[in-house]
Amino acid sequence: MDFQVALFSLIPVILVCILLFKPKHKNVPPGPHAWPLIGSLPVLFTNTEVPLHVTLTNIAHTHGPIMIIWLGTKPTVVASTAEAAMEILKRNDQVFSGRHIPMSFRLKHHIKYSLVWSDCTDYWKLLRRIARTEIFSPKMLQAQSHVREQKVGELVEYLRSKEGQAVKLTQFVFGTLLNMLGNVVFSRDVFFYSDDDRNKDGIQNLIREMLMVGAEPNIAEFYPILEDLDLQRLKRKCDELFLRVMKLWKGTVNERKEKRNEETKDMLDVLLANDFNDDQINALFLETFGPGSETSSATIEWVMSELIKNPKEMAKVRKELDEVVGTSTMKESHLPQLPYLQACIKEAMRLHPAAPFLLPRRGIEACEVMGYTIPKDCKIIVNAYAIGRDPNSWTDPLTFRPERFLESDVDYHGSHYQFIPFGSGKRICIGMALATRTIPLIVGSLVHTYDWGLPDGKRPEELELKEKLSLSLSIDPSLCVVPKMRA
Ligand code: HEM
Repeated sequence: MDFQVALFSLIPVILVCILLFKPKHKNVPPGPHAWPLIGSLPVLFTNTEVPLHVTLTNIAHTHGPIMIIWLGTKPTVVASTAEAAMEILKRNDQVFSGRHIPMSFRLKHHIKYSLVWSDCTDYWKLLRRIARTEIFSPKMLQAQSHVREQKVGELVEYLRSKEGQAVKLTQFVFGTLLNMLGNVVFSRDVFFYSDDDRNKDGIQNLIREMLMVGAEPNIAEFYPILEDLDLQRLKRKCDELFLRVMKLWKGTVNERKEKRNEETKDMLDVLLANDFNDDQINALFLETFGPGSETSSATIEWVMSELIKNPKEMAKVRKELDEVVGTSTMKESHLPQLPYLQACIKEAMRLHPAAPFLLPRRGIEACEVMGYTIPKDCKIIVNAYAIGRDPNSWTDPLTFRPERFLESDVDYHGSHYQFIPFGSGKRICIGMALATRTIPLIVGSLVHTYDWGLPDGKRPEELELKEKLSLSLSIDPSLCVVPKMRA
């Protein structure tokens, strides 16, 4: 049953309840009119042409930096300025350290061992510590850099066979990222560069499908009483996909249990050394492949699109690469010498954050924010998209101007609240150090090796950058480009 049919079938119930229900919280932030039981759903979903992140940004212009929106019977608080983000992520980080778990992802065997969706329990602290000190430690990242460089080399090489043809870049970039993650996780590739159907039942398709199912609006989000009915079968679909994806690495995990590596080489070694069981290992693998691939792939697509649309900036990146990398192959060790490339990536993340609402938090108790009461268990969204385009924080906010990041020390590490693509505070992205190595390595290698044209002789200024919000913020339709080896 799709979302509209599910909503339609509930109309009689909604009408009966409409006269009986009124939101009962006092001194909550302002927000759009909330009808009994349906809340502000009509305001958000009447115009399906406008994506949700844009609608919320527009509504905030009327209701202010912190507003409450009733989605059916559930309140959601939205923070839309740098100051409001700081209130949530810094001053009240502890109170808002809970996560709102999307209904479709509430899978019993996954949630119990989840890092992404759990509250800040002792188990979550253990996972964060292992991730910080072992899996994504500077030493481990450094030791694996040659593998990532090799994976980018394979992408660049494969694109040679596509010279002069129109390619959907993200398909291959997503595969490259999965191979990088596959090597972080269990020292194995999981994607094949080929035009046949070898990837059909592979991780790429299963993860993408799972993320798409998770991103579909679920009626039970608005009426939690319906959770167990799973009217749209979204939870069941996610569960099936999870079981299928786990089978893909079961053999590798079993083999490694039988014959351990002498030295710690990857995440699987670390987890086995810490006596993790199969359910714990499965949950963490999924949470590396899922958030790690989609967000980085969307970001690379945005950077490439902005550079193709802005040839002057593309020329500057290329000049910098020519001076630093010259005729050799780009390496991660070149990154500190490539400030303009890094500034372009930040600028694309400012305008098009892959996670425009970060990952929704949850208030674990009631709290005062900017003079208003935020009820306990309220879902909290920080609108990083609105914040990145706020004229009070940015001059000429809608223009792609990477120089702004060379002229200031604003960075994405979570202490400059006008720019928080990786979030901030206790729950800041755990994969940031990996993402900030892989993204510039891939973009730099693509720009250094190829000229990028558009199909059918389209000119750069004709490239339309239309946004689509599913689980991440992506381009619709996805970027189609024609690579040509640089002379
Ligand atoms: C451009 C790339 C990426 C972006 C934009 C991104 C963004 C985010 C954001 C906004 C959050 C929530 C932060 C908060 O609540 O304050 C997050 C959390 C997380 N990210 Fe990323 N991420 C990226 C790459 C990665 C990678 C490469 C990995 C792993 C390999 C990863 C794993 C995670 C995990 C496990 C969490 C949950 C942390 C927790 O809840 O304690 N991410 N990410």
